[in-house]
Amino acid sequence: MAASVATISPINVALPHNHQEDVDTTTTTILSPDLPIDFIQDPTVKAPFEAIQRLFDHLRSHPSDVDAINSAYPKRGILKTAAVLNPKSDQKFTFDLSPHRVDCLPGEAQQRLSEIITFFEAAASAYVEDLLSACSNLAGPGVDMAKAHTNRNWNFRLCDYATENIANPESDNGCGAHTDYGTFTIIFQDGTPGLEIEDPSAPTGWSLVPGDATIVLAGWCAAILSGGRIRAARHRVRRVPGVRRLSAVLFVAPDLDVKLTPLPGVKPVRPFTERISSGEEDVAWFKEVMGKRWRHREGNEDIPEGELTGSQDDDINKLVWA
Ligand SMILES: O=C(O)CCC(=O)C(=O)O
Ligand SMILES: [Fe+2]
Repeated sequence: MAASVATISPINVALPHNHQEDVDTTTTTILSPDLPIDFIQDPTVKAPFEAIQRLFDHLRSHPSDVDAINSAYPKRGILKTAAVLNPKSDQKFTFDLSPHRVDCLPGEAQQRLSEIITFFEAAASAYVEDLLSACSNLAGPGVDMAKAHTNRNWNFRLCDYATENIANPESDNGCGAHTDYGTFTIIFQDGTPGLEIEDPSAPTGWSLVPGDATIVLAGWCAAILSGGRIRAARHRVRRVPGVRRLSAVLFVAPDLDVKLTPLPGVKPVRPFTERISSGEEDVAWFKEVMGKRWRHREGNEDIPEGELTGSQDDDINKLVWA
């Protein structure tokens, strides 16, 4: 089968709300206010949603298998189920893997997950290099994003916006508004809409992505490494009570020891705080700062009242932009 080519338009919002009926749902978009990019989508890379649904259903009824999988990564676990008890957190379950965590899993679990792991590896092989080179072009002449991405600092996430076994089944909060920490995120959806991208020109401020589109969103590290030339995309997922939605998400981030400052050759278009422009912090530090807030929103970590000053994005905006 021939790969379909989607031209990416140089817009801040992936899918304008008033043009949704015209949108080719095979289009994959990276958000940037600057240069357009062409992105070749590989039609053979399809998220195995039947296997993903079977996995979540199996884990729901086999707590001992959950324990076995979570004990392979005891630091934070792999299946996150805060939504069972917490009505205020995101009402979803997530299953978080990475190349490292896959290696830690017992053989039986690796076997059970093989179709899913194969899919993520195929998606990474098909897309990561090309998207990094698109990001390099967006960041300016002579800039090499690939040099900052040599260690497969990737995360493989499955989301189940389930209808059962959650504390607040009537909630529309699937995933609160946030911006991903890394360079870019590729989101594969099971056909069910719910993902929205911030769009100041839309009446609600949010633009709904068609449920069968595969989409690429830039994260904070892309914004910083590109000197603000790539705009990170704030997004959220709204649940429809009674409707289940599944997604598979590939997060690509720079190597943990990369300095969190514009890459060599980048001419920033926006001033950064001293902390960022001096290059004193690295990606590992940022992942820790972001991760704490992220886990709080998802209900997996408490933050003492006094430490909560604003939303996840407000805090990071203050940290990054002068
Ligand atoms: O489920 C989705 O479509 C998006 C999930 C997401 O944004 C995230 O986990 O960071
Ligand atoms: Fe996200």
